[in-house]
Amino acid sequence: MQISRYSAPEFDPYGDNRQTETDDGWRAPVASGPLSASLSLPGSKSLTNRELVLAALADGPSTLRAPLWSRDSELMVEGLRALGVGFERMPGAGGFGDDLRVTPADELFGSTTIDCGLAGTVMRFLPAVAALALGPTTFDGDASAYRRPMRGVIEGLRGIGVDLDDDGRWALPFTVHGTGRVEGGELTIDASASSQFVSGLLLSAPRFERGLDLTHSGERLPSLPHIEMTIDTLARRGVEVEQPSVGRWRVAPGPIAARDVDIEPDLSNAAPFLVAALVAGGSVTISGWPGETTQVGAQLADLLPRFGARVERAGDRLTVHAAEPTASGGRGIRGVELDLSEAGELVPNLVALAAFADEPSTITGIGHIRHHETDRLAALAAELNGLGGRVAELEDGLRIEPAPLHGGEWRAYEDHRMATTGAIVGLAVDGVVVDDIGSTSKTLPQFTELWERMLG
Ligand SMILES: O=C(O)C1=C[C@@H](OP(=O)(O)O)[C@@H](O)[C@H](O)C1
Ligand SMILES: C=C(OP(=O)(O)O)C(=O)O
Repeated sequence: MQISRYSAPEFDPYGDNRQTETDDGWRAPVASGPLSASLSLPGSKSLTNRELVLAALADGPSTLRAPLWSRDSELMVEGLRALGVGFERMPGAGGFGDDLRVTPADELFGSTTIDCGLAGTVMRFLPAVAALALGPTTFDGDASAYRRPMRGVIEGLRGIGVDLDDDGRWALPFTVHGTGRVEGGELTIDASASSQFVSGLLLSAPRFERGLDLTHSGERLPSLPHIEMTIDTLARRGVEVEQPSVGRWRVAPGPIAARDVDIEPDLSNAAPFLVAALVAGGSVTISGWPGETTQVGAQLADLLPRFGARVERAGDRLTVHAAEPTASGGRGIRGVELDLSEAGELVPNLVALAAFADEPSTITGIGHIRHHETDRLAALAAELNGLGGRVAELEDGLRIEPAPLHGGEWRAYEDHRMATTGAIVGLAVDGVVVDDIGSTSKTLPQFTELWERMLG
């Protein structure tokens, strides 16, 4: 089988963001009036990285059309390529870069090191693939990735017969000693820290000798829509995943079908733009919004009206209009009581919105986002309070009270969603300087360019 070496000479991990960032940070532009913007967005991180893994394990070549090109998807491609998978860029019809042809390896080979960066999907999805490879694969990543929970992956793989060396750390870096085969079978893990523990095992499970009968044992299971997405992407490739009860999944051993697939735009990355309509006034339209999707970002269409927005659908266009202004000319953003356990990745941007509400908000069910790219509860409270906000950390959430904000430094903590949250605050508060807007390259290298286009 011809394996074409993946190369990305034109890939710039900082995208357009680098052009606008100076050593002093990125001064977030203030909106000079109501918005009237229409934008399309690059591909979904969660769909791209699932389809990359499934295409790599499939029974023939697959093409991903309009995939995401960003640091997280680049790391996934590089990790799979290190195991022997072939990648070829093909001219794409979409506006955000090439399509990608993926050719599975005849045999996967370890004896390599995979850089996970700060990508949860890479560090949680690829160890099971490496277990199917012959030879040792070491997983490493950014220094801050060492803090991200990995126990469900490490304990899970050991539980189905994989030899894994983590020096007792339950964290990166660690080495998977792949033998080219995984026994599979019955397994119980605690996935309360991350749904990605479940998704990572399910994605490779059809290639295990006995498939997988996986039970989640913990108190809560965050980000359920992401597990549904995993099941859906498997089903579209001919793999059936049974759910005999809540928190249990059964995957039969068998082939994963090769398939060409269109990647939907990233609806979670639509959040900062849609939220902007409420903060700056006016409206923002995102085109290419799928009619049906497993992406959790689709919940924005129901969540934003809770804050007072009016949401309109016309074909594949979703428009968010600002709330009705108050009699005194305020933004009219309402306070909310929300459990966002399903939609943790939307929290930072929605907290910025809550900071501009006329009433207090409480967002709960999100203790697990302390283990995302950074401790997002602590980071959101620290950055908003640093600008005069009144945000209190709860054990599993945040309480946000109205307070006038002033300009100042906004730290991103290497977290793309903290960076976009700073940009939202800066729309309405002069002098907000995001220290590391380049962190948006994790999933949206074009962020600053799109943000400026939105502002007109
Ligand atoms: O599987 C996925 O693609 C994701 C699952 C979620 O992770 P957690 O369950 O760790 O929150 C989500 O927050 C993350 O952005 C992407
Ligand atoms: C939590 C996130 O990322 P990751 O896939 O690295 O977990 C996120 O994108 O909000």
